[in-house]
Amino acid sequence: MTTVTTLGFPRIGARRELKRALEAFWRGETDADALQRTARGLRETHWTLQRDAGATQVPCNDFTLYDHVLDAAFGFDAIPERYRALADADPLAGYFALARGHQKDGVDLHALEMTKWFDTNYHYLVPELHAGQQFRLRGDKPLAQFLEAKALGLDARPVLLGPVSFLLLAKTTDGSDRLALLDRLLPAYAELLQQLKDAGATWVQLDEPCLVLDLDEAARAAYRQAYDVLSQFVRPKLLLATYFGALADNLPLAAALPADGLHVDLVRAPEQLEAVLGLLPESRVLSLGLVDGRNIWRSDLDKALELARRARGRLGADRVWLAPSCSLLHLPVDLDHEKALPADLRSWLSFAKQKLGELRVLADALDGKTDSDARLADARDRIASRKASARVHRREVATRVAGLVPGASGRHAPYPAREAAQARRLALPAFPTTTIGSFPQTHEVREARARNRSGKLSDADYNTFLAAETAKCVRLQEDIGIDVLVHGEFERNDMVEYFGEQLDGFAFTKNGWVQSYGSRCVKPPVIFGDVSRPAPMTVRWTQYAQSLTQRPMKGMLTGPVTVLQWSFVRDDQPRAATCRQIALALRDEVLDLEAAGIGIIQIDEPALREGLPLRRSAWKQYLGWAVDCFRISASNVADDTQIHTHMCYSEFNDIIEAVAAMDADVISIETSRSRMELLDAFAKFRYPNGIGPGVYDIHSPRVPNVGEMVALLEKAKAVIPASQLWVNPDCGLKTRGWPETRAALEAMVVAAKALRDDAAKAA
Ligand SMILES: Nc1nc2c(c(=O)[nH]1)N[C@@H](CNc1ccc(C(=O)N[C@@H](CCC(=O)N[C@@H](CCC(=O)N[C@@H](CCC(=O)O)C(=O)O)C(=O)O)C(=O)O)cc1)CN2
Ligand code: MET
Ligand SMILES: [Zn+2]
Repeated sequence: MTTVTTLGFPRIGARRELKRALEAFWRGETDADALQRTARGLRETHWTLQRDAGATQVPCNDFTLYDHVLDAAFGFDAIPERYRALADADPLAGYFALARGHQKDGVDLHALEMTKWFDTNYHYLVPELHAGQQFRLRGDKPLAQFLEAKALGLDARPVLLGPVSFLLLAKTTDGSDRLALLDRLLPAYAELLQQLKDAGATWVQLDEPCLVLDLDEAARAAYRQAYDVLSQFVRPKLLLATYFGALADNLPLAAALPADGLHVDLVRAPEQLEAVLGLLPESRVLSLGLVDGRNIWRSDLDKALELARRARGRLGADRVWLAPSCSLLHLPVDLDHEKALPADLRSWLSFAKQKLGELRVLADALDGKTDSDARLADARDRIASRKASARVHRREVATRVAGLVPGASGRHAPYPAREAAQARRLALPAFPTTTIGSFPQTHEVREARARNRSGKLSDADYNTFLAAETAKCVRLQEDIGIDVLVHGEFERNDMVEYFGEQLDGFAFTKNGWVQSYGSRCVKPPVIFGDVSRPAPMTVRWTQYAQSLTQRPMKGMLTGPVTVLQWSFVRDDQPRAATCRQIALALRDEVLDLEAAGIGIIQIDEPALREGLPLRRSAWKQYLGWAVDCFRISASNVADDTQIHTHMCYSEFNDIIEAVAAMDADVISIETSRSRMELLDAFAKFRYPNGIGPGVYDIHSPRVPNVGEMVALLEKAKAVIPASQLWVNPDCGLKTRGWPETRAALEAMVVAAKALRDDAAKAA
């Protein structure tokens, strides 16, 4: 019987049970027992669900209360000194302090840094290591979760982040070499593997996604050393899991590592199968990643079956496993909860549970089960119906995109001329202050929206409520003395979903939640067809907000690359083609805002960097179309209309040329946590346009003081000419509460004024 398995399952729960349990615990409404009970219940539900949907082997320890990379750091005791007392006294409190920071009883701990997990919208916590770091096992989470599954009658496969990926994803605070810590780390892994073996584990999965990246010789040597060492101990069988791309030049390395099985991603890289089959040593299991763990479309099972048959023909039935391409973490749990989707569209989709159903069909076909032909035919019909659907293909959209001339999308005048025109129109002070767009999305705001959706609050009353919130927000900004105002984004559920809801070609789920970080989730829209904009999307609220103030009101849009990146994207045409359609829709919106008298328009592109291909060789092509799409959206405006963009989560060194080519008049970036280090790329490049380096971190309720913001601005001034500098927070304020928001912005305005006064004195 063919083995069907997954590399991991979503943890948040089909109804976001984990989110609710975590947030209730953090608010102090429930105790640790209640939280652990919910967590245990979810694990059992997810194991049962996977087994019932057709898995013959399930993973364990893929569950986490916050983040799997944090679990690895915590479990190997890689806990920075500042958290240690708390973690020793109260492990759960210590764990959450690493994740979210901790302010209580005079203790003030910053959280670990958070960053994007490869090219996904999931964020992991970056382990902080240092030379001489000690590792040892702390707690027993992997073992306990294995035993929990065992008690339910399951021979589950514990999932661990592999030692080399763990180190490569970590950072050292002293600039020392992460990989130099491998010698110290391996004994802890060996001990854990031994424990799992003693407890009866047959297999352990070691995730080494870094094997699909460009690796230098040091990283390769670390891989050889790590697996040579681990293979010498008593241990369960090891499944080395790679995903998110082709092994490519790392294939000889990966295939030669002494493990008992190798998982490869055949969705992103089906072409690697031949080479893998050629290099895989005798007796090793090959786990085929055949259905897409990153997207919600049903698979072409005929193609997948062809790959599986080829592998089986070469290796034999026992050595071939079927699996999704990667962990199912990036998918919603269950399509069965979506009753409102159009029937045809629904028949094209597959969430985590349905992905297992697809693998089941493949396994049954391989095993010669009698009804598998009918199920394959059903899958074929769904694909054919999607291909032929009038819902998907719209001639007028295709024609409009075809009319675009690549690269021809530039502003009318170069930046210096625009800068002069904008200065005349806007008459802003030096170091102008602004915010990134959203203001607190309080429970009250979300509840009003939920009540409006369910019909309990009329559209008229909901709009009245939103108008009042917007007006309050505008007044607050005026009171504080901010120069360029925003309307606050109260009408938006999410910066991507809100736009998708107003565009043709997008569909929405009711429960399609995917974890973004910790308890925070997003509900990515589904781009199923050609995209167009039937009507203006943001003009009404922006114009209303502008009518409340004499100060400039910044229009706020989500950029084409970010809409693309944070949606489930159609897989029947290149991403670039879909992105161009979105870009054209946004261009219409930009021009409508301009026509409505809005003089400053921000087009957010926080996901531009995240969309960068994992391999350097593919960067140029991606950046070419991504930048072009931004320019398509932004470039048709008059010289005195000021275009802003915003990017958080970016390491700019690699992409500074592309950022400059976007040619936004002003860019705001996240810099406070790196203490302005992220500005270096702009300084080195002599980036000519306006820059707003974030002066405080919005991820924590901590209120920054004036002095620290002045110090950051002084640092910025040392590398960027003062005339280019803007003053703003790192990102939007939607996750914050009102009291800290007001206090922080007041201090920020005082800091900007201090810099202006200084400049005046010097002159
Ligand atoms: N798509 C996307 N990706 C992104 C970001 C982003 O903003 N959007 N930002 C970065 C990640 N940061 C994030 C920051 C916050 C949240 C976030 O707050 N998510 C909310 C959900 C946002 C949302 O869609 N809200 C809806 C639905 C809210 C909801 O849950 N309503 C309740 C009822 C209301 C209540 O009682 O509060 C319910 O349905 O039960 C709305 O406001 O309408 C959450 O997890 O709670 C997510 C990501 C990077 N990736
Ligand atoms: C993740 S970037 C967020 C930008 C958006 N305008 C906001 O302020 O929330
Ligand atoms: Zn941001």
